[in-house]
Amino acid sequence: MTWSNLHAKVHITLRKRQLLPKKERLLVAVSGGQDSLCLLKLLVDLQSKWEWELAIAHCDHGWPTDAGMSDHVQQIAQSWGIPYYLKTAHHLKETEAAARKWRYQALIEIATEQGFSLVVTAHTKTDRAETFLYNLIRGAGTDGLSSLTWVRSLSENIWLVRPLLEISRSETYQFCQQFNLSIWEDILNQNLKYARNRIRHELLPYLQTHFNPQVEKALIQSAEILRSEGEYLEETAQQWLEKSLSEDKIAIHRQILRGIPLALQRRVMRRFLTTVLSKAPNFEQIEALVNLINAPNRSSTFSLPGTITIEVQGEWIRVSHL
Ligand SMILES: Nc1ncnc2c1ncn2[C@@H]1O[C@H](COP(=O)(O)OP(=O)(O)OP(=O)(O)O)[C@@H](O)[C@H]1O
Repeated sequence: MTWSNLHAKVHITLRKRQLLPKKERLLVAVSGGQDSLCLLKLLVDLQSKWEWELAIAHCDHGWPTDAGMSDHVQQIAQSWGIPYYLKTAHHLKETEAAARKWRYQALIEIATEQGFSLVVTAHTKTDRAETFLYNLIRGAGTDGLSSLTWVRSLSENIWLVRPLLEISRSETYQFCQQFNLSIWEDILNQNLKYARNRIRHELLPYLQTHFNPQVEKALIQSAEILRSEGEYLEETAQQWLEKSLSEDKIAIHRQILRGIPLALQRRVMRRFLTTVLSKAPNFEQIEALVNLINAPNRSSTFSLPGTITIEVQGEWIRVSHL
């Protein structure tokens, strides 16, 4: 086997960050594009050192534009002797958001059915910069901007691991050329109807040319700073939430939160609302709750989806279900 710089780089990252433990069973998410083929080849080549058991998961959106893609990945799996698991969508809406949501669900299903606790994707450093811009435009806070971390949970006992976050897309392309990997050219990646593609093909090159040739590096640096600050704020917010929460966990004490900075008030309220709504609240809902911290007694009430009402009762902000 030829050992390249990328093999060494990824091997060191895996060792330093302990991302994929020895002898683990890994479900590799392979779309057939340059990034995931590069990831697959790297893991196959490093397998003897780490003694992993590898399998491939592929998600077929069932769109006409995807025709042939799953067969291509299956052929690679066959010729490399790797187990292959496929999920195919039926009547999936042709939008980025629908595809993304369905894909993660499909990956969780394959992992659950086949007993994998680690799913590995080929997100790169370039994806990280693109995600930063994408989320910035959509009004994300610190957490959204610092997303695409090395590991995140997909479900209670399934983890998503991204070992290529220090590798750029041009490096994965060169690697595929060097090892003659047959990349599936996804025509959807060229379609400028999708915001992600406009960021990749238009916005980032524009920023590189007109603002900062190192813009990718700069965005990743910001994401990294925000990630560590976000972690600190989240931990602190959790402590304030625990201090201010009633025993039955449906009310929060206003006085305790009055003296803390707005950044923390927002995070405490976001955490509180997440448990009440069983999903992430939006910015307006969080702000409405923050405003109740200083509202006069009994002056304020507001309703949330699912017949939930939140009102001020003396020093408490209380949730009630109608
Ligand atoms: N059709 C697919 N089948 C299996 N795995 C896929 C498929 N599409 C993407 N992946 C995996 O997900 C990784 C990220 O791909 P992509 O950036 O297109 O997905 P995304 O879901 O939009 O990512 P993000 O989580 O950043 O929004 C790929 O490198 C690959 O590992």
